Amino acid sequence: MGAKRVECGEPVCAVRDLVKTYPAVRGRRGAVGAPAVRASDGISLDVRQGEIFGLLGPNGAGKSTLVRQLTGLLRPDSGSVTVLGHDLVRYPERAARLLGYLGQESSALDEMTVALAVETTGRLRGLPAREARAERDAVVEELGLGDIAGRPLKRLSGGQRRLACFAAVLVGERPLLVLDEPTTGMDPVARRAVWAAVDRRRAERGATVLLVTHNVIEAESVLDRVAVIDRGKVIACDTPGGLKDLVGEEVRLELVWRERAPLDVPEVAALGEAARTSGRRWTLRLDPDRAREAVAAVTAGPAFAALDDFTLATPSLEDVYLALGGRTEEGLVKA
Ligand SMILES: Nc1ncnc2c1ncn2[C@@H]1O[C@H](COP(=O)(O)OP(=O)(O)OP(=O)(O)O)[C@@H](O)[C@H]1O
Repeated sequence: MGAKRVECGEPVCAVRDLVKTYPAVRGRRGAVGAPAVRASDGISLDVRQGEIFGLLGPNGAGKSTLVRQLTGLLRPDSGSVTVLGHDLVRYPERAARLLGYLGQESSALDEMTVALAVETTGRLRGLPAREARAERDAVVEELGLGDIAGRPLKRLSGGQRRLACFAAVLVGERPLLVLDEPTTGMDPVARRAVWAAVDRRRAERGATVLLVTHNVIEAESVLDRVAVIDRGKVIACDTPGGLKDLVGEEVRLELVWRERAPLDVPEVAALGEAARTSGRRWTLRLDPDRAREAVAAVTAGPAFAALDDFTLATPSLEDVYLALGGRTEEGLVKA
């Protein structure tokens, strides 16, 4: 089964009208049941050849459910998934030859050493023994895993284990890499190694990468395009720059009060109505003139005496995400 060669800019992965509902669970013996969840609610998107495409969204938005359908592990109720010309709803078994997938769940390779896990994955992907060993050595070196290569995965820290699983995903050169929160639990050195390896696969081998992430700051620096997912739907899809244009020229003003905000100061009370609050911290999105007025108001008189710190920042992907109705830990954020 040869993977069809795809021209630059053509979709490597095309998703149309994908719907997946997890059935309701009935409560037993007085226990509370769970209602049905429509985790993919009509999702359509295209991932193009050679791009690093991100899926961004809050917990429970439906990102993992989507990628598990893209990787042939979960059958959609309806809709289509095509990877490099192959219909993965009809032929889910083909996914293993087309893509490398790093899921969230712990690996089946846990009993093996890092080196053996990488080599075995290469063999399972059809590499001859000598090539599997050569790729093993190259990827262990590339990701800086040499010191722990002889240790079983189950004896490693969470971040080390994740890096070892990532190493296994890279062997056998799949044209599409699907990575579900690849850097969870990793230290900065390991994170950098992951992003460098992803970038190299794209630049030198034309690989395409689909990446699930919560980490907006990290995402901003590596992604070519982003789909923001919320409650099973794509609520926006664009380049990070294009998404930032959605919030126009607005700037973000963060105010941190010493104890509590002086709501008896009318300017402060007015700002409070537009602010997202988290303890002593207020976050506001304002046009530049309003932001200047607000800074002037809080850095004078009684308001200033109550102020601990403030920062002004240009919009980030996080602001876009919040402006689109993304949720934070404190609940739903008003657009
Ligand atoms: N096996 C399952 N059975 C029933 N409901 C499920 C199952 N897996 C996920 N869900 C529900 O489907 C919705 C989407 O979950 P999913 O794991 O796809 O979200 P996510 O965006 O990947 O979240 P996170 O960022 O926390 O990993 C959630 O409401 C979740 O509770």
